Amino acid sequence: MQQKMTMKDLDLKGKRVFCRVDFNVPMEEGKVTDDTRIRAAVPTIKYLIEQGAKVILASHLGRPEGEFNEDMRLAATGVRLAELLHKEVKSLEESIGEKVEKEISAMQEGDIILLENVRFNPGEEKNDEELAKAFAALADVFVNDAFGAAHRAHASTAGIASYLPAVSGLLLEKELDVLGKALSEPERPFTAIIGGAKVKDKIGVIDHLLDKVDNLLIGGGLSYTFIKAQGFEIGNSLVEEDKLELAKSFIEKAKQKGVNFYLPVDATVASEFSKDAATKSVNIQEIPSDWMGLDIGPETVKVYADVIKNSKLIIWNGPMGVFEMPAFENGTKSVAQAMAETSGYTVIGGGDSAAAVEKFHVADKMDHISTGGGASLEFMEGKDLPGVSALTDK
Ligand SMILES: Nc1ncnc2c1ncn2[C@@H]1O[C@H](COP(=O)(O)OP(=O)(O)O)[C@@H](O)[C@H]1O
Ligand SMILES: O=C(OP(=O)(O)O)[C@H](O)COP(=O)(O)O
Repeated sequence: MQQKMTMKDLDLKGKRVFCRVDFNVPMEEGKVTDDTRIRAAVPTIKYLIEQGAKVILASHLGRPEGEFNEDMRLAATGVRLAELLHKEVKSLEESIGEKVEKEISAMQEGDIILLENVRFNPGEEKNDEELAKAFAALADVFVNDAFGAAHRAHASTAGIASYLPAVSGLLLEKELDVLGKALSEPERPFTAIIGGAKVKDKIGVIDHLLDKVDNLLIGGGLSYTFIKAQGFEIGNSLVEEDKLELAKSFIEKAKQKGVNFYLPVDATVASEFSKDAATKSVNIQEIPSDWMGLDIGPETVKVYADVIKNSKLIIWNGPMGVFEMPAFENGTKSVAQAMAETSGYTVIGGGDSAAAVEKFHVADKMDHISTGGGASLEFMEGKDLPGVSALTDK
């Protein structure tokens, strides 16, 4: 990929910097309940302050669909950021317009302003040119540090980059560095673990990874489409009938490429989709026709843990079972523990897997937890990320 300019390529002293961050964080009753993404942006913000920039932060929160929404205001993230920085963060009620311009013109070096949710503007998600220009008019430099939103071509992630010197922030750089190196020059054995609910969401990733990895471990709801494709009974387990042929073709591709393609050898099955359902562990070829597989079984856990421990690089995306319910958490928990214990380099591809390593208290044992779910998936599919390609070439 073309090298992009970074913050270090510019003199930022006294400059107004429009810094796009991803403060799309979970909130309850007006308070931030998980500040991971805010903490992840702190190094860039501190760097900007140290350089004497005037820091104008912009983010989206939720999907307000171009309209003001009281529940999706960003002020609570500003409060959390101020606590983390021990410094004032001024949250504004708008993201463009005269009031915003006035506040910015009064900024001193090192000051921080947090604009209101950029998605309250109808033009944001349409990557509207006028809105992109209006954002650009607020600043001298654009820094993109919003890896979690880098797969979106929106006015504040991509459009704005046409009108200002546009550079990557430290988080964006780190994410691209870790994920990029993993895919381009992996330490081997290189193992990918793919789980979650739907085959259709992971087609691109599985396809792309089959060109890269030594081992592919499949778990979660999507594994049953593969198991059915091999002719086995899967009862009421999740299945995508229209993906059976595709599943077969992946198994074939793995053979041709010499990739070890692992499917569960047993499952924890349940009489119904409920935390109180009757459960048992069965061989994968013996799922009763009126039961459903909701987790990988203990034998599969042993096999997968062994592969993980013998790998030099492991990328994980998607839970092994319905880990939200204690009866079906063992597969995901055990994989998380094996990831914590391996001496290999461990990368968590955002989303539910990141939530799982938090839940099972092993987040601090991972080498890299991506702040982007959708973004890291698209990156692992080999797709261009608009928030990155829009940045100024070196
Ligand atoms: N065997 C299964 N049957 C049904 N749902 C499952 C199964 N295994 C995992 N899931 C569910 O998959 C969901 C995550 O799927 P998905 O959104 O594809 O993953 P991710 O967010 O990691 O991309 C979780 O909520 C989990 O409960
Ligand atoms: O939370 C996000 O996506 P993710 O859950 O896939 O990581 C990003 O902030 C992007 O949000 P969006 O999917 O509403 O564009």
